[in-house]
Amino acid sequence: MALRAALRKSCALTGLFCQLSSSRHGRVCASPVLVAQQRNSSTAQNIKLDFDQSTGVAVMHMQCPPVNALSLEFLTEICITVEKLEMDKSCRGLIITSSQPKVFSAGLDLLEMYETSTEHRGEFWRAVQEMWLKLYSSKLVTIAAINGSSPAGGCLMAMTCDYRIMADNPRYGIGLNETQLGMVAPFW
Ligand SMILES: CC/C=C\C/C=C\CCCC/C=C/C(=O)SCCNC(=O)CCNC(=O)[C@H](O)C(C)(C)COP(=O)(O)OP(=O)(O)OC[C@H]1O[C@@H](n2cnc3c(N)ncnc32)[C@H](O)[C@@H]1OP(=O)(O)O
Repeated sequence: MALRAALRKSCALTGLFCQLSSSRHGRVCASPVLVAQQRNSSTAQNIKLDFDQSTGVAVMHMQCPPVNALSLEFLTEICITVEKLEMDKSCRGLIITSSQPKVFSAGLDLLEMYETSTEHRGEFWRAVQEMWLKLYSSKLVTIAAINGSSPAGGCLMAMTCDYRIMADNPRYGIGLNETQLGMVAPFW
């Protein structure tokens, strides 16, 4: 399968990322607000958000199995979470990382583009644009803690953060490989 052949990487989490997911932080659940109403999305099931009010730093753990593929629903959840944190005056910074083993994010969900309607694809690509613009323009200090492979849309997500830290493992790959799938990103 082309998508499997594109990048196949594996390894374990570093101490840093284990630290990031420490349960000592108080848990805050993102609830669907603006974007969810527009897109008829449900609750944020694919994100675990830890917000430490004493430091003002939130950690967003992506837990959308198996590989954090960025579907319309997941993109919507990410946007809602960032929006909610931005509305919280005590939040200063956001660390984005993955709860899935070996993968930060496999990029855009290829199934969103396979045999779906033109209308659906339009909505999907608008959500992609909204996600990276929201991160890129966020007033929060954003850090991608890249604890696994991060091809294409995963790389895009990391690029739009202010800082990137990647686990030192030769099996993890990152880059804009989508042209290998015959895909050209649309104009924004
Ligand atoms: C500032 C910015 C301005 C401009 C931006 C410029 C450019 C932006 C470009 C944006 C365009 C982006 C396009 C994309 O993202 S297309 C998607 C590209 N992604 C890939 O090619 C990744 C493909 N996947 C892999 O290489 C591997 O799966 C991965 C992630 C390394 C994990 O490997 P492994 O642990 O071995 O797991 P499997 O391969 O067995 O996969 C498990 C399971 O997941 C399914 N899957 C994997 N990737 C995707 C995906 N992207 N979408 C949907 N599903 C995916 C896979 O099929 C398996 O499913 P199964 O049912 O068979 O178990």
